[in-house]
Parts: sequence; C-alpha cells; structure tokens
Amino acid sequence: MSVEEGTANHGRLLGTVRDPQDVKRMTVEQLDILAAEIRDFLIAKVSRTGGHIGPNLGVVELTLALHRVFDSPRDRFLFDTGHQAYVHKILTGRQAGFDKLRQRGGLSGYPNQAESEHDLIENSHASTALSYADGLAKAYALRGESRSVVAVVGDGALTGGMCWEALNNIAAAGNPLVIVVNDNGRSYAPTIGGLADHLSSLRLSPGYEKVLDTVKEALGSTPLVGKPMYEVLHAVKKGIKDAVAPQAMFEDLGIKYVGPVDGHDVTAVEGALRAAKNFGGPVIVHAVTRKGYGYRPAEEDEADCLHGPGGAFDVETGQLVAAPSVKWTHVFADELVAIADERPDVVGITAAMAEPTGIATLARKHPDRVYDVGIAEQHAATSAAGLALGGLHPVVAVYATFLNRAFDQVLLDVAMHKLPVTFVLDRAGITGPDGPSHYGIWDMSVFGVVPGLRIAAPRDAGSLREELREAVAVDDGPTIVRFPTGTVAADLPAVRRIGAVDVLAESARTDVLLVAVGSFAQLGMEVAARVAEQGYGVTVVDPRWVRPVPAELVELAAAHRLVVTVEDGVRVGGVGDALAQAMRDADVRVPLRDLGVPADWHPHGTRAQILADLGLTAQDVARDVTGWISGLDAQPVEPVRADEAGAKN
Ligand SMILES: Cc1ncc(C[n+]2csc(CCOP(=O)(O)OP(=O)(O)O)c2C)c(N)n1
Ligand SMILES: CC(=O)[C@@H](O)[C@H](O)COP(=O)(O)O
Ligand SMILES: [Mg+2]
Repeated sequence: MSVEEGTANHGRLLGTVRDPQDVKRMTVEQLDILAAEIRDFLIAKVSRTGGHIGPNLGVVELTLALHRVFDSPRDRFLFDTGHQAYVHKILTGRQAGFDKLRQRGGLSGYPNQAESEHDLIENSHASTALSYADGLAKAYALRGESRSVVAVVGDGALTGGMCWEALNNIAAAGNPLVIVVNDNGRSYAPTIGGLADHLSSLRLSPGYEKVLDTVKEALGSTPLVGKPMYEVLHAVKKGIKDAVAPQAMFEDLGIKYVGPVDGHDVTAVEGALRAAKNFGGPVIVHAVTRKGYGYRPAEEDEADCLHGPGGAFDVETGQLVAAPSVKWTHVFADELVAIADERPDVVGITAAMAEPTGIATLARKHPDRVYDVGIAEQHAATSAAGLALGGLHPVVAVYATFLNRAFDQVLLDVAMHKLPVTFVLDRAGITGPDGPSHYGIWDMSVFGVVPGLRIAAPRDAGSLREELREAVAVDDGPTIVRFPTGTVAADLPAVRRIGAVDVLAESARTDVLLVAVGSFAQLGMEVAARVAEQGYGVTVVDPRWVRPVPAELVELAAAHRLVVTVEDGVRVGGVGDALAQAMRDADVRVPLRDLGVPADWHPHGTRAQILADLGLTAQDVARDVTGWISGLDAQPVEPVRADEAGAKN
C-alpha cells in the first residue's frame, strides 16, 4: 500500500498499537495498512524534527516482523548502528515522543535505556551490535536462560572490522543468535568493497537455498553413509554454491545463512525469522530492503536516500526548510581541492562519509585520489600510514567522535612512525541532536597525549584554510585539524601574531589572558567586552595550534594576572590542562582557570542549549572571569600555583 493510500486511514490502526502484542494480533492485511501508516507517521514527524528518515523507512516491515516473531523485551533486539530504531520505538509505546524527537528533553534518536525496557544498547557508532550479541548470547547460555538474541546490522555497518571479529567468535561459540543483515546496498552512498559485492551477488541468487535443499534430498536416497556421504554432500554443496552463488561466505565461516528474503514482505521476513529462531545456533537472515522505501524524495535522493537530513524538511520535496549556509565542511572541502590541485601527493580518505565530510568534493575533481574505506576508521588510519609510507600525504576526513576508536592506530601506526597524515575532524565539540555518543569532545584530550601530533583548532573560515595548509605542509608527523558542526563563523581578524598565536584583542591593562580555543574566539571577544565594562583589561588570544602548547602562550600567561581558557572539549587533559602543565614546567605562577566540557554524558538538544547548560555562553563566562579577577583584587596575596586552581572532572 502506498503512503498516499495509508494517509487515508489517518493512522487509525497505528493509534491502536500500544506495545508489540498489538502487532502480533494483526492480520496480514492489517499489517499492510499499518506499514503505510507508520511511513506516514515517520514522514510527518521527522520532517518537522529532522532525523534518520531514509534508514527507518527501509525497515518498517522488517521491524514489524521482528516484533511478531520475538518477544521483546524478554528476547533482545540490538540495533546496529541504532539510527534505524524509530519503528521499534513506535511499536514499543513511544509514538507520543516523536514530536520532540532528538530535541531537548525529547526522544533520543537512538535506542535509549531510560526511554524503554525494550532498549538495551545505546549505540550510534557502527559495527558494535554483533559483539554485544556474542556476549549476551554467551551470558544467557551460561546462566541457563532461554532468550533469543537478535542483532540487526546494516550492510554498511558490516564493513566495520568489529563485525568480523564478532562473527568469528559467534561461529566459534555456536550459541543461538539471529543476525539480521538489513541489506539496502547503501551506507550513506552505495556501500563499497568486496563485502558489498558479495551481498549483491547473494541478492541476485534467490534460488540458492532451494537448489541446495533439492540436492540434499536427492542424495539422501543414495547408499553412501558416514564420511563418504558427508564428503559427497560437501563437495556438491560447494560446487553448487560456486555455480549458483558465489562462495557463501557466511556458511563457510560456520554461520547458517537464510535468504535473501524480501525485506518489505512481512510474511516472508517472518518465515525466515521463525526458521532462524528455531535453528538452535547462529543464523544470518539476509533481508533485502530499500533505503527510503515508500517516500519518493528519499527513494530518488541519489546522494544518500535522505539518510539524515540535518533539520526539518519539506514533505513534498525532501529539501531542508532552513536556508542553505556556508558550513565549516564546505570551507574545508573547497580548500582541500585547492591544495590537491597544487599538490599531486595529497589524497583523501573517508570512512563511508564522503558527502558529510566534504571529501566528495575532492572525489569529484580527482576521483582517483579519494579512498572510501567503508565504516572502518581504524583501517583508515593505518591505511593512511601506508599511503604516507608510499610517499603521499593523506587527509583522513572523519567526524571527531569516530576517530576515538582509532586511537591505537594514530598513536603507533602513524605517530610512532612520524608519518605525515592529516586527520580532519568535523563535528568537533558539542554537536547537538545526536546526543552524547556523537559529541566530539574527547579528541583534544585523547589525541593530545600522542607524541609528535600537532592539533589545530581554527576559529573561522580564514583560519581553517590557513591551518589546513599548515597541516598538510607538516612532513614529519601527524596533524589534526578540528572544527565544529554547522555554519562557519564569520572571519575574525587578528590584531597581531606572536609566534603561532593570534592576538584578537588587547587592552592597556593586562589583567586577564583569555585563551579562546577554536570557534570560541567570538565568545572570547564578547567576554572581553563585558569584563572591560567592569574595569578589567582582557587580552584575547587564539592559540591556533593547541598541541603542542605554543611557547608564546606560556610567555603571554606570565605577563597577566589571571589566565582563563575556554574550549569546546573535555576539561580533563584539555587545552587548559596542557597550558597549566606547561606553565608549571616554566615555573609561571599565574593562576589559571579552565572552562570546558565536563567529562560526562551530556544529553541531546541543540548545540546552543547544551553549551548554555554547561555555562559556556559569553554572559556566563564573563561573570566567571569577572568574579575570579575581582577575587584576586580582594585578596592581594601571592598568586597560587597553576596546579592548585581547584579540582575538576
Ligand atoms: C564508527 C562509525 N562511523 C561512522 C558512522 C556514521 N554513519 C552512521 S550510519 C552510517 C551508514 C550505515 O549504513 P548501514 O549500516 O548500511 O545502515 P543504513 O543507513 O543503510 O540503514 C554511517 C557511516 C557511525 N555511526 N559510526
Ligand atoms: C547515525 C550517524 O552516525 C550519523 O548519521 C549522524 O546522524 C550524523 O549526523 P550529522 O551529519 O547531521 O552531524
Ligand atoms: Mg545500508
């Protein structure tokens, strides 16, 4: 049934769904209507809030079938990556929450334990569900609990190495476990690589299981027994596999394969799931779906099937409602092309996010110089090391949150080898609606400890261009260039440059040195103006390169009465911490206060809301700074050592 036809029902059936039991009672005809109503509902709600519309439209029937065959929450669903769990939320009593999806205080865009007993894992980083499933199945086996474990993993998530580590273990353990491969052939763009090719060849061989069964039946009447019988069967099975379908990789790994099944046919999916449930060992159910199914703008969106429009969109066209603006990503993308035009050794790497990171712009100009490695950030880092060893300068463009999992590769494979690799971290800092797992707040602390790694935090478009050029000019070690999400900040010219440090504002009085990191430069200017109104002089500086700590920053610190740092990252091990340490090492006894993000799980909301919650607005920071500097006036004692400035988290 089409979306239009479904609209005619005005969601009457959907309104009766309070929990999965309601879906279990429905007839096939009702399920058809319900699927259409769910699509209407998703389009209506997500077009207002933004969110992952394409992936969820593709799993409507699949999710209905899951909830009919299994008994959640006794049976456990583990969604990988978690961005396709909206239908699951709808069927588990959370319809009302969709008006505030991904908004402050509203439903999370991912599974969330606090929302429902039907959600177990709170992921959103890809390729983890099979490992969770392996552990969970082992735990249930050891505790003697008879509960099904069902992991739903996309073809894109399956390109992540963790999935293959998990499959290896799942096969070895042999526990009952259902792995539903939701194969829509796409990550954002079409999924790349041998695995994607394998899945698509399986998709084209629907007769495989049937042929296999027929041959098994025929051979069943031959007089062969024991080992010879097995060998004949095995040889025939392998021969047919090679002839009818390419090597059925999953079966060779030791995991039963069922499929391919039409993922938009609830009855067919149910049949496959029931067979898998009763099998008694690990089974892969290969469901073929279409991303964005049933919504024309998504189906026709060649770039990413409306994977996750970054805000409200027009239902008719699928176009974003907000006026287009120049984003940090665009500035990076254009400058990278300009650099690559001049330098044939510069190449790009993306981990399945060519458009969102802007690497696609380079790919359009120099298609042979961009590598999409799949959702494989660890591989991206070490493959970049290989490219650098081969004489190239790779630029690895990923979201800040996703580089975390490649720490060891950056540390040893890249930095220890002093290799010139530039990591460009988009969506650094508080990002907003995707919530805590997507906040790019760890990079400056985590990667700040890597010897020889330089980190730049540009403040605006001009400095992003400049610092990117400086980064790719480094030839004796890795660099990181990190910037936030959204519209790029207006250019903020420096008054002067001291060494590598830009001075943005000065005063006749040298009361406070305000170190404003990256996009907080503008906030720093506003703070300086407010604090000046209270009679104190503030020097605002942008260190530009925050690791290693510029020597000039320490000298500037020594020339002021108070140092305040403000950064869009966790305080522990952040820029403030690093500067405090450098000041201690230089015996600079000026008090330092560091402002930033507490190392914690901060909820979703808009970036502005979360920053306000954290006291990272110009008004809050100005109040803090005024309080601290006036406190020093009130107590004209020997300044405390920088490391005595107070506990922090
Ligand atoms: C480690 C990691 N890297 C990148 C991403 C960004 N990302 C989110 S969804 C997605 C594509 C997922 O493709 P697939 O698993 O096939 O799901 P589909 O959207 O096609 O349903 C990517 C790359 C992520 N969530 N986690
Ligand atoms: C699920 C996921 O990891 C991404 O799709 C994420 O939603 C990215 O959002 P933005 O690209 O809008 O920042
Ligand atoms: Mg996919």
